[in-house]
Amino acid sequence: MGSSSIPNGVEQQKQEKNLAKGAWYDTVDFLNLLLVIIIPIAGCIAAFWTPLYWQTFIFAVGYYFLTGLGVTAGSHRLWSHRSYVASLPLRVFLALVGAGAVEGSIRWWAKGHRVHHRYTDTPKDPYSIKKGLIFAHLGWMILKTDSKEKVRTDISDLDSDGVVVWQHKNYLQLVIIMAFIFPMVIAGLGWNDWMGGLVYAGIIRMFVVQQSNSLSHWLGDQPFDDNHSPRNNLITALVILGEGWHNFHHEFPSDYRAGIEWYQYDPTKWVIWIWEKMGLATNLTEFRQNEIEKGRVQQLQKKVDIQRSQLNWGIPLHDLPVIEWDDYVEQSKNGRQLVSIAGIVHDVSDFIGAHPGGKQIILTAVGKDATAMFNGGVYDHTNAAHNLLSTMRYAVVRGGMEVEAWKRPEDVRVPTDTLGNLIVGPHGQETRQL
Ligand code: HEM
Ligand SMILES: [Fe+2]
Ligand SMILES: [Fe+2]
Repeated sequence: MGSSSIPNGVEQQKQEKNLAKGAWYDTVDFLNLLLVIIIPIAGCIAAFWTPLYWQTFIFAVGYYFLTGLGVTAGSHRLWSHRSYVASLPLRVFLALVGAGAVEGSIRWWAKGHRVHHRYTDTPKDPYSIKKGLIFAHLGWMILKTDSKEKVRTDISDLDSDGVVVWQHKNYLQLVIIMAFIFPMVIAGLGWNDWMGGLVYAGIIRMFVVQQSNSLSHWLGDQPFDDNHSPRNNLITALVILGEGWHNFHHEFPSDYRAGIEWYQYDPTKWVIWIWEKMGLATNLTEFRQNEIEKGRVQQLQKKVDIQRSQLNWGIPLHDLPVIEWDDYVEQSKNGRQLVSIAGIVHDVSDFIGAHPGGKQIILTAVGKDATAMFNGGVYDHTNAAHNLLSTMRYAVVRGGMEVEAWKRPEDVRVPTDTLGNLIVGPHGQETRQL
């Protein structure tokens, strides 16, 4: 919701002064309060004694889509993000139905929205979710912004678009015509339902369109990036014509799509695509699939890394004491059940009785180099066995696996550390080479 005039310096000073005084009524934007709260409440009350005709219902739903598109395909994807180029007739159409949405002039909306993308989740974000869901949903429209938190953003391209400037200058008149008078006249002349046209296709339809912003930073998952609040969610997408695929959108804002999968509900994208086929829109921008998949894979990796870090992968090799081979043999003779595999000594005392291959078979390996036996010489252990083994680490043998001549089976499983790197022997060589 925006004031129809561009605030000049004097006005701004006045605003600052008022805010400094701190009177509650000075911080409230009364025009917006009227358009976002008071008129909708009045409309809901009026609905109690206004019969709803099916023609009016269908028209209201259709007009909801059109005015919603004014914001999603117009103020948002076209003017805020330049995700496609629209011909003059299309821009005029979007400016008109956009006024009917009553979410502020294109100029005002796009300016705030560019600030929102730039300062997402910070105090400068005009609808920051960090200030709470109610603020992000409604409060930001009704409360005047502290001018200290106002920020600069480049909107020179908007100021050189005649349609944007015209809509901004005549915004309040256009709102009254497009949001209220036009639907009333259509329903009135069409099927003689003047009151229903105003209440349902006008006010209540407007109210539904206005309930748009906040959930997209609050509800849903984050397949591309979780450093900030934007989220992907079907419910939000359903309410605001596909804008709910918001995690994608903040990563790739100049993409004309928000839902990139065929099954993701994004009517705004479908309509822009149809406009292109009709010759009304050109230069539809799409980010390369390679870049999109990179984000998706990195986010998956991040989740896997977190899960991974919660598991015990054994003492890292560089934290293990280094012992001589003879020392290892000696300790094994003196009762400790130690088994050397791939240059690493493992204490199997607590496990030996539970070994699925039997106790005796491990005893034959105690005090020896069991690398070959463990890796296929006797039995080619599973991945699970390798993992279990790493939790029994005891020491690293100096000189690693050069100490005993052994034959590596061709299919030896290459031990890796917690980061998936090849385990490096005491001399710094990869065990793979030994
Ligand atoms: C030193 C630490 C050892 C650990 C932590 C260990 C762990 C395991 C585990 C978890 C299994 C069952 C899963 C699988 O089949 O991979 C298993 C099976 C087996 N292990 Fe070991 N093992 C060790 C040493 C050895 C040694 C040194 C030998 C032979 C000299 C050996 C011979 C076998 C055999 C033959 C089986 C198969 C049992 C069956 O399926 O009937 N293991 N071991
Ligand atoms: Fe956002
Ligand atoms: Fe955006």
